[in-house]
Amino acid sequence: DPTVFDTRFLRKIDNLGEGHFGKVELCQYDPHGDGRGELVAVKSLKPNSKGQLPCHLRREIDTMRELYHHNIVKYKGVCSEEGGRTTKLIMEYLPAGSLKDYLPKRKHQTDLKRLLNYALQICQGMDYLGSQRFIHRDLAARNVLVENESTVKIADFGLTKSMKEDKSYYTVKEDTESPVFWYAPECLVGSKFYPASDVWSFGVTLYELMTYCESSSSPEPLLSPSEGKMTLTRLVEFLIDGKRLPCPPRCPDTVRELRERCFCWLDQSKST
Ligand SMILES: Nc1n[nH]c2ccc(-c3ccc(NS(=O)(=O)c4cccc(Cl)c4)cc3)cc12
Repeated sequence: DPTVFDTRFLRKIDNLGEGHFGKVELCQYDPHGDGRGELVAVKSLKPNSKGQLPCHLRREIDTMRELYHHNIVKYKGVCSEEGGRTTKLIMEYLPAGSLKDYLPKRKHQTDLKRLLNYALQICQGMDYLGSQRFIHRDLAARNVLVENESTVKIADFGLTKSMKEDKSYYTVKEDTESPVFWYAPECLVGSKFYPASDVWSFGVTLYELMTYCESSSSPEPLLSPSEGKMTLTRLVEFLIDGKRLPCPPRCPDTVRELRERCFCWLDQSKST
């Protein structure tokens, strides 16, 4: 079975990223031991991840193995250790990394047309995800990978949820590691996630694209009030008052209008 990877032949090469409970590593899978094995990205739980149960990674694996789209990072398989107690998710490796790694370094070679092409591909990947009744819940530039100058792929399905047949939303019980600055008000207030909640996160990701993911323009500091730390309460008040991320400099009107439509907070309580 080509989707079963033997831990004996996985060799760690570098770190690719980490969350509160998990990490993503660049590894070489070299079953022939000739140093010519393929490079893969491996997601696993951190040893101290008491809060994030293996079932969360299991759910992510079950989600990824159902997804097949040009703009979604490919699932390759799993690697189990210790009699199945620890499982690792094996994915295709994209050397250019995420938009957050790539754009700041390629600002002068990336014109508006290419940024909007990336935005279009994110939409195509998210439209497919929605057609499979999934809500991503962590769409952000750090979770969009660059395959080449004309192709990007959505990654990291660790917070992705599947809507039940008879439901148009998902109510989250545990709100571990929530990326609150990418969340719509209904997610922050009622822990309810709709497909429209991913549209809001796309609006924030579009903002990141238009600012070339420069850390000086990152959504976190900008949404924080000048006085003191932004608390969840202050963020909710800020958004419910109709305040939004500032429009990026030199943002075309068409993108500005698209942004506003993404941040149009449909009061979901009226529509359910
Ligand atoms: N360069 C790559 N090729 N294939 C990949 C698969 C996933 C990733 C990846 C995807 C997402 C992140 N984002 S992240 O913020 O580092 C992250 C958030 C939550 C949980 C984890 Cl373990 C990591 C970091 C790395 C990178 C590559």
